[in-house]
Amino acid sequence: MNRKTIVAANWKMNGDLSLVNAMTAALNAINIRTEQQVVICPPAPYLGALTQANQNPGVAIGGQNLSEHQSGAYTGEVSALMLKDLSVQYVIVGHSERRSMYAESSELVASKTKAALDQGLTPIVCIGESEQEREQGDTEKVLSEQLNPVLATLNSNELSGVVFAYEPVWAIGTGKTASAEMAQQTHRFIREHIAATDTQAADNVAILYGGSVNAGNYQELFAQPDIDGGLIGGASLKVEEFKKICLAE
Ligand SMILES: O=C[C@H](O)COP(=O)(O)O
Repeated sequence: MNRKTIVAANWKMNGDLSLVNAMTAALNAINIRTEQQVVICPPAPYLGALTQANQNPGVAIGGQNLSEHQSGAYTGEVSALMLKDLSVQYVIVGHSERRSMYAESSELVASKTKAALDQGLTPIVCIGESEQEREQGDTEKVLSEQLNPVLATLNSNELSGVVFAYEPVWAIGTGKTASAEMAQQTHRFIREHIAATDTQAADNVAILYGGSVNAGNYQELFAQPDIDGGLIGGASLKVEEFKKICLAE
């Protein structure tokens, strides 16, 4: 199976219109290799401006979150239908910041994943253990518990269309990256866990690594057989650095 390398930018609650303009100006001017897909996930208010300014066919736009509901009295929420309406193609689901700060359970993450797929969006489903969980030897148990509701909710076809992002919480925004070997080992475990439910889907799904990825370490990480790209926070706000990663320079 030849999986594409996905370079996904998660701006989190950062950036402004001038970053939208600077990033699109830089990315519109480059060729993204066909085996690579770039995704930019800005804060929701900038999705429209970004989809309009983006002219690079190798660059897709993604949301950072969505509601599990389609429409209605859910103040502050954004639905898959609305993202679709703005030509958004991807959406991050269950980022660890949402799990920890907004109490999103793995069951809710599964519902949101299904809501995204139902509208033809590609969900980027985030999973990852805390430092304490890793130290206690609970990494695989935690990852399985986070994956299981998603695996139980989707059919094989739907599951094949999911992108997973493994983000060890202790590596997010800390400058502490998992070693390429440790990340590969965990990605292998994730793929095997998915394979226990669906071998075909396990082969198809992209599994991204996230946590302090930057222009200096991405090549070694992305070269691992089960790492299919990255979900990048801090380094995705720096135009020149992010461009380097997109160009695989
Ligand atoms: O979604 C992105 C991750 O949380 C990684 O963030 P970071 O690259 O700033 O560590």
